[in-house]
Amino acid sequence: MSHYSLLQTPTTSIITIVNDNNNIKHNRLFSHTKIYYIICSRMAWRELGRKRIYMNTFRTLNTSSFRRVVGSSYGSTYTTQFVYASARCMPDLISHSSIGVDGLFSGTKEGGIRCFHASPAVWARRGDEPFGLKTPKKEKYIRREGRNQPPVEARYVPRNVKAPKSNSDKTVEIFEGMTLDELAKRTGKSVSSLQDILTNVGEKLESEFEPLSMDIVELAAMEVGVNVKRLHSAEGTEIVPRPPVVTVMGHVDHGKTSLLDALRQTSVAAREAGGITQHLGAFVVVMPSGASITFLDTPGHAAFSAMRARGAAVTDIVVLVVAADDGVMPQTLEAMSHAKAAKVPIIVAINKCDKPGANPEKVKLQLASEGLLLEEMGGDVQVIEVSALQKSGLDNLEEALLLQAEMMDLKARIDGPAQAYVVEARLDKGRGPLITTIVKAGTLTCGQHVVVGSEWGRIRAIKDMAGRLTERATPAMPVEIEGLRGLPMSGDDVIVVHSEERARMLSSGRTRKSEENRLRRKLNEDTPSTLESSEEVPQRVEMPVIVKADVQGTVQAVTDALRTLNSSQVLVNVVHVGVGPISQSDVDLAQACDACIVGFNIKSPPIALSQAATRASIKVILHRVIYHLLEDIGNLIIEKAPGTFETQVAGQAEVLNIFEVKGSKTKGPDVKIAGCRVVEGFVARTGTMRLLRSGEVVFEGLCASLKREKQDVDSVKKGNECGLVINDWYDFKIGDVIQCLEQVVRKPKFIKSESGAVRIEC
Ligand SMILES: Nc1nc2c(ncn2[C@@H]2O[C@H](COP(=O)(O)OP(=O)(O)OP(=O)(O)O)[C@@H](O)[C@H]2O)c(=O)[nH]1
Repeated sequence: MSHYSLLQTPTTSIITIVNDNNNIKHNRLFSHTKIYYIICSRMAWRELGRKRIYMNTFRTLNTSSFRRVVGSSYGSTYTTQFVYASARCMPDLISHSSIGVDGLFSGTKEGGIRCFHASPAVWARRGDEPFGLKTPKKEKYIRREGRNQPPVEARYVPRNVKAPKSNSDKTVEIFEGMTLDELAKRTGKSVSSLQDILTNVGEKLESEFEPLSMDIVELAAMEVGVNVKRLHSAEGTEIVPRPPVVTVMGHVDHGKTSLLDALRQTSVAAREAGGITQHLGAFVVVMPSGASITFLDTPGHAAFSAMRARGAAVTDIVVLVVAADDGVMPQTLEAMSHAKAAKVPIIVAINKCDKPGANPEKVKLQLASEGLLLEEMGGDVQVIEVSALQKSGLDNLEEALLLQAEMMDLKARIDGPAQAYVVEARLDKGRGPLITTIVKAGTLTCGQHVVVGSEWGRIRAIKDMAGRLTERATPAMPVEIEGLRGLPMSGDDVIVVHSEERARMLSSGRTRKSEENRLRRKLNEDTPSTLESSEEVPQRVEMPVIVKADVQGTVQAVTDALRTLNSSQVLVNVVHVGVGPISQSDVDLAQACDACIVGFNIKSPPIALSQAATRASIKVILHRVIYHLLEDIGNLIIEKAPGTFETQVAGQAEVLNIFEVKGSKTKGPDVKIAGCRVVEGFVARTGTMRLLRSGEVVFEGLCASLKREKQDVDSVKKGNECGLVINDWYDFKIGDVIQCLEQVVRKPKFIKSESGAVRIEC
C-alpha cells in the first residue's frame, strides 16, 4: 500500500497512511496542520518508532501547534482495523479522546479505508474521501476510556478545557502475580488490547485471571504508555533479618570520610584483603556477635538524593556527623532535612571529641533546638560521641546502629527473584560495565538475565567486597556485578528476568518510555499542561519549597509568609530552610522532592549550579522584596492548582423550524432536526445542549450534529442559523430555547488586600 494523504482541512487534520515499508519523510504538510493522524499497521508503526522518524518529523515542527497524533492500529499490513490513540509512541501529544472524535476508520483488503464514524469536520470533507463511507457500526468500536467518561464519540470536549491527559504521566502500581484483568482496571485499557500486546510479545494466556510475572506486566503497561511502580512483596518462604544499610552525612570537614575510613578498617573484608584498595561504593562491617552493617561509602547528600530521586530507597539509617568543636552548621541542617524528607531515622555521631575545643553538650543543645529529639532528652535519636582520628567510640556507634536496626525490625526475603539497586556504576576497560549493587530482597545469582534501569545483560561474575568471586548475593550484601551491555546509573533497579529475549524487550521498553517521558517533560515546558475534563472536586496538591535566606530571621519570615498562601487546592510544604546561598545539596534535595527553591536576599547561585537546576527542571526564585516573591510563588501555586470545573452557558439558540429525516435500514432511525437561530454567544458541536420550554428545562443531552447550510460545523455564532440534532431527543417545538453548555476550569486567584496582605482564593 502506498502512501495516502486522505484528508486535509486547513489547519485541522491530516490523515496519513503508511505501510510497513513506508515512512513519513515527505511531510512538509505537517507544518500547516494542527492535528494529524498517522494510520498504519503495528509493524509499520514499530518501524517508524525504531527509525525515530516521528522524532525527526517533530523536530522540524513547532510541536506546540499539535493537538494529537494517532499512532498505530492493530491489524495486518493491509487491514487497518481501527485507529486509536497510540499511547505507545507520542503519548504527550495524544489526547486519548482521538478515537471517534474525528473518525474511526477501517481498512479494506484493497488497501483502502472506510470511515465508520466521523466528526463533522470529516463528514464535511467526505467528497475528498476516496474510499466511500460505509454504514456506521459505531457501537462495535466505541469504547469507554475511563469509568467516568462518556462514550468517546459523545465525549464533551469543552472550550477552554484542554484535552484529557495522555496515559504517559499516569503511574500504576504493579506486582508479581498480577492478572491482566487487574492491569486493565488500573491502566483503564481493555483486556483485549492488553491481550493483543502480550500475544505480540509471544505470551499466550489461558485467561485474563492468570497470574503474570512482574516483567510481563511491566512490558504490557509500558506498551499502553503508563509508568509503572513495582511493588515488591515482603512475602516469601524464607524471611530473615537483614543488616541495615547506612549512609553517612554531615557538614563539610566534620569528618565523614575519616569516619567511613575508620569504620572500613574495622571491616572483616578489609582485614582479610589487607585493606580494600578498590572503591566499591559500599562495605560491610561485621561485629563480634556476627551481626553486620552495610555502609554506603559515598558520603554526602548528593548520592543519597540521587538515589532517592530515582526511587531507590536503599538507606535504612543516616549517620549525621557533627564536629564537636564546630557544632551544627548549614549542611548539618541540610542533611537533617534530607533524612527527614526520606523518612529515614538519624543517629548522631559527634565527631572530633578528641579535640581540645570539643563541646559535645553544646552540640546536643544545638541539635535539640533544631528539632532533633535526642534520646537523652526524652526523644528517640541516639547520640554517640566518637573520634574518627583516634578510632574511639566506633563500637558504640556500631552498636547504636544495630539497636536502631533491631527496632526497625529489618527483614528480607532471601528466596525468590532479587530486588536490588545500583550503588555505583563504572566502566572497566577489560571487564566492561561494572556495577556495585545492594540486594534489598531475594538472591542474585550468577548466570541470571537482568535488566538494570534501561540496560540489560547476563550476570557473568559476582564479586564480594573483598574481590572474591561468589555465586550469589543476598540482602544488604554489596557486590560487584559483571556482564551488563551498557552502563546504568546509581539508583537504577536490578530486575531478574527469565530469558535474554525478555531482558532485551524490557530494556527497550524502558528506554522508549524514558525517552517519551523526557520528551513529554520538554513539551510540557513548551505547552501549557492539559487538564482532564471532569466534574470531580479537585484534590489538594502539595507544592514542596526550599527556603534559603541571608539570616535566620528572614528565613523564618519568608517561611511564615509562604504559609499564608496555603489554600484548599495547594499546600505549600516547606521541606527545608537554610541560611546562606543556594548549594548543590539544595538542588539535589529539590530534585528528590520535586521542590522549587526560594532565595531571599541572597546572591544568585553560580552559573554551573543554575544550569544544574535548569537541567533538573527546578524552579529557582530569587527576590529581595517579599511581595514580589509572594506574587511569583502565588503564580506558581495557581499554575499548579487543579482548579474547579464549572459549567456555564456558552450560548443560546431559538428553535424556528423542525425538520424530520426519515430513517431506513441503512440510514438508521428517524431524526428530528431543530432549525435554529443563535441569539446569544455560540453553540458548539462538542457542547451539551439544554432544552428549555417556557423557561423550564425539559432535556439535556449531547449534540449529535450541528450543521450550517448542510455543512457540518464545529460551532455557530450569534446571528447565524443552524441545524441541530440532540442525542435521544425527538420532540422539538417551535419556540424552544436551546442552551449550549460548556465546561470551564476556574483557577484560584492571587488576592492582595488593601492592607497589603496576600492570599489565594479558590
Ligand atoms: N582531631 C580530629 N580530627 C579529625 C577527626 N575526624 C576527621 N578529622 C580531620 O578533619 C578534617 C576533615 O575530615 P574529613 O574526613 O575529610 O571530613 P569530611 O566531612 O569527609 O569532609 P568533606 O569530604 O570535605 O565534606 C581532616 O583534616 C581530618 O583529619 C577526629 O575525630 N578528630
